[in-house]
Amino acid sequence: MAYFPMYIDLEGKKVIVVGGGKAALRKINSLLYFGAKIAVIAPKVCDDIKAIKGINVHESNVALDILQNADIVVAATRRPEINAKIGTYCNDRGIMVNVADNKELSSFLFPGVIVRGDLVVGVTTGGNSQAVSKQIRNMIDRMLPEEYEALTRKMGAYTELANVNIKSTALREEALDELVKVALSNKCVLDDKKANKVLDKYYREDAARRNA
Ligand SMILES: C[C@@]1(CC(=O)O)C2=NC(=C\c3[nH]c(c(CCC(=O)O)c3CC(=O)O)Cc3[nH]c(c(CC(=O)O)c3CCC(=O)O)/C=C3\N/C(=C\2)[C@@H](CCC(=O)O)[C@]3(C)CC(=O)O)/[C@H]1CCC(=O)O
Ligand SMILES: NC(=O)c1ccc[n+]([C@@H]2O[C@H](COP(=O)([O-])OP(=O)(O)OC[C@H]3O[C@@H](n4cnc5c(N)ncnc54)[C@H](O)[C@@H]3O)[C@@H](O)[C@H]2O)c1
Repeated sequence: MAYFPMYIDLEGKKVIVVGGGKAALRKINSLLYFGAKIAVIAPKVCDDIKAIKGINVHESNVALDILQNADIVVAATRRPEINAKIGTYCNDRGIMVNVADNKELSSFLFPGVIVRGDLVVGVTTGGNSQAVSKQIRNMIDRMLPEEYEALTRKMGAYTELANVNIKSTALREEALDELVKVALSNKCVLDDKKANKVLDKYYREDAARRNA
């Protein structure tokens, strides 16, 4: 069965990463970007991880019990049997866990990610091929100019305005779709004057329908 893409607020969530090598490094960077609080535990943690600011590094073996304190656990040691133990421990206790070398024991996978501010696209092949994920990520990355960040933010504000001022759901949807079209016809930049003109048109139409 294909995997469901669920977007999670990681701000302040406690993540324990067991393992301190290449795989751990990539996952740490990914999680850190989205605001997680990270502790890394491994007998030997690589210098690239030690150089990351704002994470806790413990160079020791892991005691499974400590994982109870985590919201999310990543098992990325070189030892498959230890990764599996961590996976099983977490699954038995309902703790979200990614096991770098064991999809079956993972309750979530890491997607390829394209970020434009709050606009986030995640790509997964359900563990079939990270090489395919990487290709698709690169394709989408080229397709999305950085202007989408500002457009997303602006559309957030215009959506709030429309929610207050346009009572008809159908009209509101039409208005917001039109705003996006206006932006796309202008290299993804939404001109506020044009946007307000469009919204005014829909405010009037909405009022007219209510008074009819
Ligand atoms: C998307 C991305 C996110 C991320 O992790 O950053 C990602 N791997 C990335 C990069 C990457 N991965 C690997 C290298 C080689 C260099 C290296 O070893 O470091 C590189 C670097 C590169 O290619 O540039 C090796 C590798 N990866 C996995 C295995 C095991 C296996 O295949 O069985 C092995 C072989 C290990 C071995 O040989 O022993 C497994 C997984 N990798 C996943 C995601 C999940 C499935 C995603 C899906 O199904 O689509 C899954 C199942 C695990 C998970 O969820 O953790 C990121 C995409 C790149 C991008 O977007 O730029
Ligand atoms: N999912 C992915 O994206 C991905 C990518 C590469 C590798 N992998 C898998 O991840 C695992 C790690 O790969 P890597 O390239 O990071 O290896 P690595 O050799 O760079 O790092 C291994 C880490 O495991 C730690 N370790 C070893 N014994 C440990 C123990 N008893 N307890 C805690 N930590 C211990 C080491 O200290 C080291 O920090 C492998 O199983 C590999 O197949 C997954």
